[in-house]
Amino acid sequence: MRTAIKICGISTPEALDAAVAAEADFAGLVFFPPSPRHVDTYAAAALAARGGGKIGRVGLFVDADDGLLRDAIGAGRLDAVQLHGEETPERVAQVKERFGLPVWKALPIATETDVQKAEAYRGVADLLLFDAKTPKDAALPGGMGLRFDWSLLSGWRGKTGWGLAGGLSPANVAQAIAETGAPLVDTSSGVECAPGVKDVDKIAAFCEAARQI
Ligand SMILES: O=C(O)c1ccccc1NCC(=O)[C@H](O)[C@H](O)COP(=O)(O)O
Repeated sequence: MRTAIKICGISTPEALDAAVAAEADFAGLVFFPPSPRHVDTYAAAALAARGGGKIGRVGLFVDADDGLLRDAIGAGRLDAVQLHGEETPERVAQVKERFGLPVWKALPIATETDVQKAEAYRGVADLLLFDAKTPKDAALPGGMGLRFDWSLLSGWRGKTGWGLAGGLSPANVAQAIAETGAPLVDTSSGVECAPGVKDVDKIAAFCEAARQI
């Protein structure tokens, strides 16, 4: 089974071109100003025009209101919305209904209890993205290069509609897929040379490694 790949935090034409050339399935556009990968609607529109139908575009939001969602979805011509804040299952359903796009829900994982919380979103979110939980005082709720114990996801092997994120890199993504059977893998800082600065060679290496399996 081919593992889908999302390269998150794409903010430049060069990074987008590298993700397309490496045959990544999704480019993540971060609409969250505190992030070093933040894009505004103008940048998103330019990236959408460049990427066209060559790569899926996932807009990433943290507890966003409908106005931001509307503007970003339109400008970025988004194919999916990733909610990476404290959005409830009801908010996920509301976003799906109001905007008519697939909604991915990121779930912060550190313990088995965190994994069990995914049940509330099953059948509501189109994809559950299991990501490393960041410390309460962390600058960002994601994109911090932190990983979690992948064995916590042992009950998800063989299931669909989920993805693995958190600290994935060209060096460990093949092992992550082998250990978890993740249908999708997602990376941001693991393919950067500095916070928010994508490394085109690391993007290529990540996608090659993820396709080894
Ligand atoms: O990437 C960000 O800057 C970001 C900011 C705020 C919330 C989420 C963010 N990223 C979400 C992602 O989907 C990342 O790819 C995921 O957290 C994994 O990041 P990393 O551990 O750096 O690979």
